[in-house]
Amino acid sequence: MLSQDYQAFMERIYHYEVPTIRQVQHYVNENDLSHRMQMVSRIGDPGLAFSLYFPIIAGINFRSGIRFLGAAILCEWMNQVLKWLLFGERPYWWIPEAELFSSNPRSSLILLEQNRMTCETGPGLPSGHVMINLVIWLIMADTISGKILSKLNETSPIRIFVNRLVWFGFITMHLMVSGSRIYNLNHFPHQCISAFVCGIVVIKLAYHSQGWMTTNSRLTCLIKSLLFTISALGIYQGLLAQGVNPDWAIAKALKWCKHQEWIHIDTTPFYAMVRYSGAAFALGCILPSQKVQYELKQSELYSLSDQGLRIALGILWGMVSTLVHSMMPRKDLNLFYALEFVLNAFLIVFIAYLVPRISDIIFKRDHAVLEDKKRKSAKNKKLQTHHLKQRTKIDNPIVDIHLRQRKNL
Ligand SMILES: O=P(O)(O)OC[C@H]1O[C@@H](O)[C@H](O)[C@@H](O)[C@@H]1O
Repeated sequence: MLSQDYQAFMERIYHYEVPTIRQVQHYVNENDLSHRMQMVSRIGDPGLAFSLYFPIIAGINFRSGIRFLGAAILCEWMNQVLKWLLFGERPYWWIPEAELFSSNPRSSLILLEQNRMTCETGPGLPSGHVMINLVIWLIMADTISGKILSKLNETSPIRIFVNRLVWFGFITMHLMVSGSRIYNLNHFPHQCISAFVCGIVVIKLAYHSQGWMTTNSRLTCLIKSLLFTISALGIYQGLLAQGVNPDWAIAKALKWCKHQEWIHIDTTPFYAMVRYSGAAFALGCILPSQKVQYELKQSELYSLSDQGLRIALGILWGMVSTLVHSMMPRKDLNLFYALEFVLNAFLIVFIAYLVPRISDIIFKRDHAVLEDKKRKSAKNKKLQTHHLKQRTKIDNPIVDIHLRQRKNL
């Protein structure tokens, strides 16, 4: 299915980038930074976007949280679909296989230093870690700076300092994740650069444009959320129909990974699909609800202790969810995927729907009462206007003018 030209072009790029990978490995090992680099990949795991970073962002600002969730789902979908379509190799299997080193096997041995984070089982283009971390840290920086800076004077030195610090954090994190993925032999540099571009596209489509959050029909919302899964499955089946095995990279991982226990089923693109499908389904179910729509409008108003509670509850459930994931039976793959779908869907329902309700109870806030008050005051206004109109009809032209002014307001 792959054209010869495309393959030859990619091979040239891989050859060209090998020395860069060698340099990165050399630099990290010289400076004894190996553990830190592996840690960065762990902190930037795409799964944490849902179980750790989503509760944090939603706790600080509910609206940003939902925008982030939409962006994370789109990001994961785009990454997984591109991986199936672009057939990117990973350095840890491509380098030992490449002709470049076949006449000189020692070169690959010198270069290849695998670690626990190396043995990813999906294709390499584009990098999922780089894409999702761009989304996570850009939205985190935007939410935190927006929250803190909105309270400070525009010329305040603290404002300038916080602003720079937050954006410096974002750039540093981005560079570290890319460096870590190259060091672990997960990616060639161009796979990290293209992931950066894809991440920006995701931010534009799902974070900057917010039209997708206003919805009136639950059915439309559910259908939209299921489109992610249906399109991904369609591509998977399409590839199979063309005689291409979308899981070709698993065989490479099994062949070239140094230790078989470093290979995990939850690194496959198929697993990523189950994870974001569960999240998308849950978002489709709860987005049109009265509570979520209310929270989307009210999110700026909550106190610090309320935000703290929301973050703590969300992270706690994220940890429970991660624990359940680690204990999930993996022998029957269909059962495993079905259970993971439910687990990930419930995680989102808990954070975006139940946590705000729990906080309402703890802080003795009844949003139904608030809504009711709003509705009653709107009704009262309508009644008053009606009475005034009646009186105007009888004898008072001044009230008529007043009424017209009120309408214009
Ligand atoms: O493309 P990358 O950077 O190797 O990351 C993608 C994968 O990283 C894994 O560790 C995740 O568990 C997968 O779900 C994800 O698809």
